[in-house]
Parts: sequence; structure tokens; C-alpha cells
Amino acid sequence: DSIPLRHGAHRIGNRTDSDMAHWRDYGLGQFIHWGLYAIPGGFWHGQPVNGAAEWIRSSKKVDPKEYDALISQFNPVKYDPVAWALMAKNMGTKYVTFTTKHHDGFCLWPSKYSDFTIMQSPWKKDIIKPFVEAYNKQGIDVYLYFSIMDWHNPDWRYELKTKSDSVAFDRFKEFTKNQLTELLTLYPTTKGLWFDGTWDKSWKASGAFSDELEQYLKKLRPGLVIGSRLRADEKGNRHLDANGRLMGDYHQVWERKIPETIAEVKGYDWECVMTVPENQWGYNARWSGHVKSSSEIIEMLANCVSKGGNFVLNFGPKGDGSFREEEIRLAKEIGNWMAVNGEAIYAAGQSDFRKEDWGYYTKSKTSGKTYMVVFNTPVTNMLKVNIPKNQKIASQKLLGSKQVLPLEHIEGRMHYIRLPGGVRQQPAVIELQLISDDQKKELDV
Ligand SMILES: C[C@@H]1N[C@@H](c2cn(-c3ccccc3)nn2)[C@H](O)[C@@H]1O
Repeated sequence: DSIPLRHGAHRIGNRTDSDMAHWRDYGLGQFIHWGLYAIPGGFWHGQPVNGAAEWIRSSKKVDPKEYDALISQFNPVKYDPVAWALMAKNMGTKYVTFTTKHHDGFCLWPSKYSDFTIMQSPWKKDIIKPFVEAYNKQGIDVYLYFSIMDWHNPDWRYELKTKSDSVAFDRFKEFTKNQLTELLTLYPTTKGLWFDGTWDKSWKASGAFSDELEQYLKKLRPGLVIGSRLRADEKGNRHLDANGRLMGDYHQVWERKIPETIAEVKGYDWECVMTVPENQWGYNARWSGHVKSSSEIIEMLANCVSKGGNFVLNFGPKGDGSFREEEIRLAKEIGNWMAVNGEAIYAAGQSDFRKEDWGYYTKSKTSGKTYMVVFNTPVTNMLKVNIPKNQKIASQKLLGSKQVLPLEHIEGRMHYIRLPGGVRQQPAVIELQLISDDQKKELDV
């Protein structure tokens, strides 16, 4: 039996409302990390700084005062939210999460509660408002990223050791609530909030506040989607409360990692957020290590959807507001694939087929069709398909060409579908129309 909790999960099971059903259907999302850190782009005094570019302020090599002075250089003359939204639309993006304030405390909106905003920069204009309008105009829902941890605010504390720490942190919690109220009031079409920077002891000790804050925000904006990274329970547990129940509308632990098995998902709603290079979210002039190709990204996308999750790809615009070539190309290549194969991703989820080595199955919630997203083509070009009980394959076609592919029965429920030969640039998707056995008998008569 469960431990009595006042500030643990208040709901058992997933949300059943239409806003959350809409969230589940997104499939593909875009994350954008943009702020002062994009100006140095991972370098300081001409030298590369190790670690994530958006964390450079916390590097020993950087004087925080000097970092904060970057505000006088924020003048993104190439910032064009209409072009940003069009690139996202052409990529096939259904929702976007945009950094309003990262850990450095710099606000991309004209906050009344801070002197460290775009209004105190040469730019002197709201960045968020035209962004929300441009993306909404393209039919893309907007989610706002907000870091609770705020290195610039003198009232931020990592740990509450003394009475004065608690007095300062109480001011900080009020400041946080005020800024979030601003964001939901200034940008009323916001569909959700993506919280970060909640791993420190001070926040783990603020379970009651985090619970009251979430309830306040949802009262202010009914239907708002908030992941599990905001909350702590009164015992300092995060994501899952002391009774192992998820606090939040979806599991927000999947940062740069994808569940190995469906079992690991534990039936929760979830999304994976992913960087193109290794661990860099903000613009870094030097991408070291592995940079993912569009096929690798499409595989991650299909993998997530096959396990009932969404996949969110991060972009890090430069300090001037332009995107780097690699990201522009990736958005185009992904968009070309989504234009042909989107029905295997949008409003799709886990199928009732057993996973095979050649790739991932997804099942559309609208068409009821099952899709085979093929990455690892066998040397035989023969794809094993184990058809679930009392179902039969009525048709098997290549998406795009609509080419009917040969289906060969092996034995029992095991079949082969033969892929046409030839080298493919991007993953192939086969659309399976299934019917139940008895339906098939009717058809056979
Ligand atoms: C979405 C991503 N989350 C931020 C992050 C999270 N972490 C982090 C810090 C401590 C433990 C685990 C993860 N470090 N950076 C990154 O800066 C980016 O914003």
C-alpha cells in the first residue's frame, strides 16, 4: 500500500483529455536553444571551452560578470522567425519547444521582474512574441522552455543551508511564479511548459511549492502540458513520487536517450529530446565528435514512435539569428522523408507486431494501418514479418511508389516481404493493410 503524500502524483494513469491526445499525436517536434551563449558559441577569449556551449557561463575559464556583459552584444540582425517557422514546417514539425530563459537567466521576453532581458540589449524587442505568431501561423504548436535554475538571479540557491538561504529562495520562488505568469499571459497560445534546471537540493526541498506552482499554472491555462521534470514530492523525489507514480503529464527523463524496450516506458506518455552533435544544445562553433545524419535521426524518430513516444530534434541558431548549414540541410532531408512517409509517424504509435531486426513497426491511430520502417535491409532483401494472431495481411505496399511487394508465407504466422533491390538513400516504409481472419474468410467466399 502507498505512502501518504500531500505533494506526490495527483493522478493515477495517463491524462485522458483531448489536449494530451493531441500531444500524443505529434510524432516529430523541434527544440530551439537560443540565447547569449550563442554569441561565444563554445569559445572564450579565442579558446574552445569544454562542455555544452549553453553552459559556458559555469566554466572555470569564464568570469560570470564578463559573460553577463554579452547582453550588450545581443543584436540578432538575422533573426527571422517567419523563416524559422517555414524551415520547421518544411521539416514536418508538429510542435516546437523554445528557450525563453536558460540557466544563465537571460530572458528572451520583456520580463518586468528582471533587468537581464532583451529590453536591456541593443535588440530592445520581444523575441518570443513574433516567434509564437510565426510558428502558430504554420500550424505548429508552441511550448516554452523555462529553466528554474537561474545563475544570474542573486536569490538562486543550490542548497538551503541557512535561514537567509530560505529567505532568499522564497523571494526566488515568487520571482519564478511571476515570470511564468508573464509567459502564459503574454503568449496565451502556449500549449505547454518545458521545465529544466530542477535537479538541485534547493528545488528538491521545495516539493510543496513545485506542486502548488503546477496547480496554479494549470488553473491559469487549463489543458497545459507539463512534463515530469518540474515537480518534486515532499520527500525530494523527482519524476516518480515516493509511491513510484509519475508526477507530470509525461515522462521527461529521455534527454539524449531512447528507451531500449517498450517495457522501460512503463506505459507513460513520453518524448525524447535529442541533439544533432554530441551534448551541445546551444550553438557551438566547433562540433566535435559524431554529428548525426538524417537517416540516423529518422531511425531515432521511428524508434520513438514505435514505442509510443514523440521525438524532438534540437536546433541551435547562431548569435546573429541564422542557422548553421548542417542544420538547414538536416531539416530539408528529414522534411523530404516526412513528406512521403509522414503517415507512419503522425498520430501513430506502438503496433501489435513483434519487433524484427530490419527496423520498426508503427501503427496509425487514424488509418489503422501498420507500417514497417526499414533501416537494416537483409542481404536477402527478405523482411521477416510475424503476423499477430487472427490477423492477415490484405496488402503490402511501398509508401510513395505504392508498389505492391511480394509476400511469401513461410510457416505458421511467419511470412517474408521482399523489398525491391537497389541502394536506398533513406529508410523505406511499407504500409500493411491488415484484416482479421474471419473478415478474410468472408472476402474469400
Ligand atoms: C535540454 C537540456 N537540458 C540541459 C541540461 C541538463 N543537464 C543535466 C544536469 C545534471 C544532470 C543531468 C543533466 N545539463 N544540461 C541542457 O543545457 C539543455 O537545455
